[in-house]
Amino acid sequence: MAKERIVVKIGSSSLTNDKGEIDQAKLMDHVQAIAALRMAKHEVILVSSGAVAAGFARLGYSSRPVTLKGKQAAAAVGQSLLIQTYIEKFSPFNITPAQLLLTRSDFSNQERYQNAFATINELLERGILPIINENDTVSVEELTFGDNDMLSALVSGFVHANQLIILTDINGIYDGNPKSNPEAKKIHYIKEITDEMIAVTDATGSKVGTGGMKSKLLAAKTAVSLGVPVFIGTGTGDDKLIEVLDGKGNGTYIAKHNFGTINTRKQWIALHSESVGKLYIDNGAEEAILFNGKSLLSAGVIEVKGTFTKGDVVEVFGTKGFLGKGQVKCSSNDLQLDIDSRGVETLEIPIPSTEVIHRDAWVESREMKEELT
Ligand SMILES: Nc1ncnc2c1ncn2[C@@H]1O[C@H](COP(=O)(O)OP(=O)(O)O)[C@@H](O)[C@H]1O
Ligand SMILES: N[C@@H](CCC(=O)OP(=O)(O)O)C(=O)O
Repeated sequence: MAKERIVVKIGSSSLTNDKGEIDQAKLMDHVQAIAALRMAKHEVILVSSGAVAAGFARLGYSSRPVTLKGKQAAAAVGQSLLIQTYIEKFSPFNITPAQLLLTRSDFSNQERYQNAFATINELLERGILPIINENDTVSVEELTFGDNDMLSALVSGFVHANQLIILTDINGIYDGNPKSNPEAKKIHYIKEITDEMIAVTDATGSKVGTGGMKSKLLAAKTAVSLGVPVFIGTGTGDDKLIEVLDGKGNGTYIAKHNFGTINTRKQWIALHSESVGKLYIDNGAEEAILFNGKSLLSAGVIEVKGTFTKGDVVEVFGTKGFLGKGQVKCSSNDLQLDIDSRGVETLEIPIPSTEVIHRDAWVESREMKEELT
């Protein structure tokens, strides 16, 4: 099999027990399976949950804390215990782990985003195993990734992974929560995750997990839209991850979209950047950027809202509404001057139409394009 880049996400319930401790046997099983993937020459990035679940007992709690400070303190204790255990258990396989703790703001800042990308690539090139978790101790609740399922989806898009494997305590997605509905049936393959599917899926997880199957489906939707196929399930033994790649995994396979891969800059614009302004454009410009593969020129901009400078991201609206997002090459002031100069006959040399958003910095809304087609 050719060398592939695999992101493996392991949930809290698959690493810890209900008492707030690391389950050494469960963790060892994953370590052996990851080592087998590496032996088969695959590149692996591990997104590991479990910091809160591994730390609360040592912190003196009898169950998973519910307060923010309790969870953050438990994560501070548990994260170091987790990494210490990974270092010990990977050592006989000559695998060196590297810890990366990320926050949502590391992704929304373009420079930090690019730095994280470069660091992960450097680690992979040097044969290190990146182990990623959210930096729970400093994350503000409103500004988190939501959960590690979403973090693993964003990471898998970001590193252009060939496969995202989400390991959990259940062997796939069922058409109901099997813990409350014994009649629920397993779904082996999903061609497309629909909104209805997400709406009926339960957000109840295990005692230590976050988000249940709903957060996994939402994450899978993001990953497949970025061109990464997803597996959600379980397994035991050294070969469980190799079996997933061979199509024999114990879980649910979700097909990727066939829109091709989206480069890192466009992923940043689409998923992580904050829009600081709005541009309203005319019919001709709409046609040019949606259907003729052109960049957006100032001549097509009718109205500017908000204050922005070169490099900021803005939302673009056309005749029927939201068309997409792009990174601008000029400030809102310059663009407004350009609009105001139109039709002013006293200007001897008219201001030439300038490029406002280059094609390479433009991400269109697929829904709107389909509607207008
Ligand atoms: N439709 C469903 N199919 C499978 N599991 C489901 C479903 N709905 C809810 N669940 C629950 O989701 C749990 C896994 O979620 P969670 O505990 O958050 O996992 P993790 O800690 O691995 O991220 C399962 O134990 C199961 O009880
Ligand atoms: N960052 C948190 C995990 C959050 C999370 O999404 O947990 P899980 O649902 O078990 O993957 C921690 O390490 O405790």
